[in-house]
Formats: sequence, structure tokens, C-alpha cells
Amino acid sequence: MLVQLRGALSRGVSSVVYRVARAMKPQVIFVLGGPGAGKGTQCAKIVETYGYTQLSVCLSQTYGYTHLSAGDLLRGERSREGSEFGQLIDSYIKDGKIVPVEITINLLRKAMEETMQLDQKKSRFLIDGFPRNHDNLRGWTSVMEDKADVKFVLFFDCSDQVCINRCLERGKSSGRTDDNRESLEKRIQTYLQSTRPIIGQYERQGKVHTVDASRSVDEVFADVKTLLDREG
Ligand SMILES: Nc1ncnc2c1ncn2[C@@H]1O[C@H](COP(=O)(O)OP(=O)(O)OP(=O)(O)O)[C@@H](O)[C@H]1O
Ligand SMILES: O=c1ccn([C@@H]2O[C@H](COP(=O)(O)O)[C@@H](O)[C@H]2O)c(=O)[nH]1
Repeated sequence: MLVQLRGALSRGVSSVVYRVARAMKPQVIFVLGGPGAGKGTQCAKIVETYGYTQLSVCLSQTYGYTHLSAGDLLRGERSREGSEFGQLIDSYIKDGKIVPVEITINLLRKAMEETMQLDQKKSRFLIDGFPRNHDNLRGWTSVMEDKADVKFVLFFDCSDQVCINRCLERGKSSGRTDDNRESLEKRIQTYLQSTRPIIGQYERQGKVHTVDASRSVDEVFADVKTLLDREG
């Protein structure tokens, strides 16, 4: 009787531990769209708006997002002294090609782990500009699938021409090696051939929220806010 009671108790405890562990899994929103669609701009506004407010009614659960741009992480790695991937990343970025996922996924995983090590409550991530092709998706699935839950894809949709104009305008001051006409033509091709099919794949799973990104920053954000408030 005592043994049965102990067994039931330990099963109960382990199921609670399992549920808590699952509940604490980081939650991810993939943010996708063409080059210059406004992904980074909107992510910054999300972080600014939702911040890290302590909600005491919610057991002090932190409510906010950490923005991780895969492109920024790659640019950081490119300029890190001693990086063995610096040159490769540099040439892929200039050519608008997608860097092998082994490099990108390690940077993303490390950034997520470091964020959560500093503050366990920072468990909501906006992953901006990833996954961009089937190789990226395969890498995510093999490394991260059981470590994080992808809630949905936030897709900033606008025409190629709007994307190109915004990047060329940004190129006047960004210092980015890929905000020029030649690189942009390649980036748009890569987006259409490799990234659109990934968005389509998530669409068929009912996991894409599309926002018309051709409007002003504030108009776009009004839709983003409505969506995030609704999705919780
Ligand atoms: N809704 C908007 N209307 C006009 N300009 C915008 C809008 N959103 C962003 N921009 C401007 O367009 C440029 C590209 O924006 P942003 O960097 O956010 O795009 P992105 O999708 O993150 O680009 P990339 O994928 O190339 O890094 C920036 O100069 C930004 O200020
Ligand atoms: O997952 C990724 C993200 C980015 N890249 C490369 O970086 C550039 C710039 O990315 P932005 O999102 O526009 O900052 C992109 O064109 C790719 O070359 C990548 O390979 N994988």
C-alpha cells in the first residue's frame, strides 16, 4: 500500500515537473518578409511596447520579447576577431546567399541560452530573418525542435519594389555591404526562391499571420499589436 502510494506520488511529482519544464520552454515567433520589409523596425517596436513588465497578477511572470536578428548575429560573427567563419559569412552576405545553417543555428542557440541564463523569465523570442530556406528549417528542427516552441510566423508582406526602395534608402547610411542594387537583386531572388516556400509551408499548417508591410511604420505596428494582444 505504502509502495503504491509512493509510486503514485512520484509519478504525480514527475508529471508536475514535466509540465513545469514544458511551460518554461522558450516561445518563439519567427519574423519573416523580404529584405527591407521592416522586420527589424517592427521587432524593435514590439520590444519597446511590451518590454519586460512584471505582471504581479501572473505570478510575477515576465511579459516581453527578446529580439534576435539572425542577420545581426551573422554580422557580429563576421566581425568577431578570430572567427573562422568571418570570410565565408562576408561573401554569402554580399551575394545575398544563405549561410550554412550549422553556423546560424549555433549563434541563435547561444544567444537564446545566454538570454535565459541571465534571466530565466526572458523566454519569449522574436527570431528575425530565420528560417530562410529548407536547410535552415532542417537545422532548426534537429537542434531546437525539442528546446523551443514555435508559436507562429509573423510575415511582413510587401512588393519587391517597396523592399528595394527601402533598402536603397537605408543604404545611404547603413554601411551594409548588401544594401546596393547588385546585392539586392540577388537577395530578392533568394527570398522568392528559398524563403517564400518556407512561409508557404507554415501557411499550410495555419501558422502564418500576414501583415501588409507596405504602409507606414505606425499603421503596420497597429496591426502587429492587435495580433499580439489577441495571440497573448
Ligand atoms: N513601414 C515602413 N515605411 C517606410 N520605411 C520603413 C518602414 N519600415 C521600415 N522602414 C525603413 O526601411 C528600412 C528597412 O527596414 P528594416 O531594417 O526594419 O527592414 P528589415 O526587414 O529588417 O530588413 P533586412 O531584412 O534587410 O535586415 C529602414 O531604413 C527602415 O527605417
Ligand atoms: O538566417 C539567416 C539570416 C541572414 N543571412 C544572411 O544575412 C543577410 C542579411 O540578413 P538580414 O536579415 O537582411 O539582416 C542575408 O541576405 C543572408 O546573406 C543568412 O544567411 N541566414
